[in-house]
Amino acid sequence: MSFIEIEHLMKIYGHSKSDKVAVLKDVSFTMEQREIVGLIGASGAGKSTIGKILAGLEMPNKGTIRFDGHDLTKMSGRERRAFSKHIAMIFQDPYESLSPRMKIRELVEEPLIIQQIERDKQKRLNIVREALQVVSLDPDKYLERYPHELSGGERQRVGVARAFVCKPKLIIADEPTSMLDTSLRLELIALLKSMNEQYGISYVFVTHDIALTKGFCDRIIVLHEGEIVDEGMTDDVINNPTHPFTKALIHALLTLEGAHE
Ligand SMILES: Nc1ncnc2c1ncn2[C@@H]1O[C@H](COP(=O)(O)OP(=O)(O)OP(=O)(O)O)[C@@H](O)[C@H]1O
Repeated sequence: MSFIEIEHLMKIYGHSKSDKVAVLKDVSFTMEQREIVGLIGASGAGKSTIGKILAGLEMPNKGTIRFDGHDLTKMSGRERRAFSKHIAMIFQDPYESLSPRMKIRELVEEPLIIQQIERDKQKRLNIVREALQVVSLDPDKYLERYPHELSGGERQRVGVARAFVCKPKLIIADEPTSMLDTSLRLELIALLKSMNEQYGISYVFVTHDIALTKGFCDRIIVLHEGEIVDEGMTDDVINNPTHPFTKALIHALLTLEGAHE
């Protein structure tokens, strides 16, 4: 049994017959513990939808997701919410994903309160401090600040601390680096990698940035119009793409990256 087993996932958006679209058609893949899997594909291929379903933000129309032996699709809403402490999400935009009215202390504490992980206030604060230390933000300096008093890179680290604070087994990182410049991107990837090595956290890494998958993702899954068209070890997929769609996608993404340099 694999750590995560996704079988025949289907997601349809829209209500009436005319606007119904199957954005995931029949997606199946597995992941092992500690594994980092990159999801690549053109815009609209369904990458974020897979992430949202795994994080419990969307429900699939069909299919099963077994996570550490538990079938997420058979859980009641209450069970699923309680289980969500094991799966966290890091969002694309460090400016939009943090409430401007909350201090960093409150932002990192919030998931602990929602998940009822620690009732004792002082112990909760200690967990918050530890999470900030893990993301290399000095708690004494940052706890009482507001998001607007932080740089983009620091805000994204707060987003990572929020994801980490409940000690999840899996983090869905949906284009977490796309708003950062190159050196900050590399720093963020190094941070995520160190959390993987130290705490065994697995990642589903949704990205358009092929260069970042090298040295970070163990494996890559290529999505096209809601279906997996290719998958393999990162270097094999990137250096020797065999599937015609993967070839075209990698060529297009590398050209795009080149244009942004
Ligand atoms: N809530 C929604 N209601 C209706 N359609 C949606 C909704 N969310 C996503 N879609 C559609 O589903 C398709 C897949 O979207 P998704 O965000 O998963 O793609 P993606 O591969 O992550 O794209 P991108 O790289 O642009 O972020 C798109 O065509 C999108 O317009």
